[in-house]
Amino acid sequence: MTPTMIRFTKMHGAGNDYIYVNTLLYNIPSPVEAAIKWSSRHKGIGSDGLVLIGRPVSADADFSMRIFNADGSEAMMCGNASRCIGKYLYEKGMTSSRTIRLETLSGIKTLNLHVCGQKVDSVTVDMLEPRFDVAGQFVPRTDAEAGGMLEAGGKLFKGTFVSMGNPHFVIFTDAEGLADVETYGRLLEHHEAFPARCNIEFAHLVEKDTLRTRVWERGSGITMACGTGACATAVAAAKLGVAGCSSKVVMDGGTLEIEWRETDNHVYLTGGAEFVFDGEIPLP
Ligand SMILES: N[C@H](CCC[C@H](N)C(=O)O)C(=O)O
Repeated sequence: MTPTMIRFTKMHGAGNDYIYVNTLLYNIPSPVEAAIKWSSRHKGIGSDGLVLIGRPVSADADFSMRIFNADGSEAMMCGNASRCIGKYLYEKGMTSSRTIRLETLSGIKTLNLHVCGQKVDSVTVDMLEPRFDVAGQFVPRTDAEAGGMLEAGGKLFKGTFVSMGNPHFVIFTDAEGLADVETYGRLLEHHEAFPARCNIEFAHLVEKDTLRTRVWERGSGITMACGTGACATAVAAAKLGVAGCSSKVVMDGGTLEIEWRETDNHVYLTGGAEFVFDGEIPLP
């Protein structure tokens, strides 16, 4: 039997690269299996995961997004992919609106496209409110852990838990300490205080309102950038007085701009999005 061929688009936001499939045209019966197989950088397309663009359930949304990490686990939200979806929908003619309401597992996020000519130059995503206590995401077992002190690999880490729909643990360190992401990221991802695992950021203040962050993503490992991770870093920095409510977050693959707006308590993420290539691949 001839395998069903799926047309996909490879895109990245600050180097956080995903495979995008328009499920208005293609049905993916097992997105978990597809994410694992297609994300492989040696036996597949190669990516940080799989993003499905679809029709929303809610009448208050225009499109929907589902995101699967490279290990097949599904995440509640993806900031970099949200911007890429905005560019995808506008430049592929699926919408002519510069404001898109995107349904996600963590609510409807509004995208504002910054268009130059016929191209989307950058996108601002209303990431909604940060949360510091989400049931099932951070469950400290001791007072120390409740205070953000977690032990991993024989080392103690002081961090701040921030949920942007998906869970993040932000550890402020110095420039040398960023490398701890390679040694301790996986251990902290699987720490018992995170029943649903966690995305881990190691960050430090470079200059006023400029933060350098490296991220270990739940289900994908070290990525070049993480949009929700950049938001979590900026919110934690503002909460701790390390930075103000608007900051730049410099990640391995690029810089994202974050504003934690006092008027509505929403976090706004601004950054670019790039096409890499279109292709087709058989369903697994
Ligand atoms: N890279 C994404 C986050 C993916 C989060 C995923 N790793 C998880 O929460 O399981 C971003 O740009 O926000």
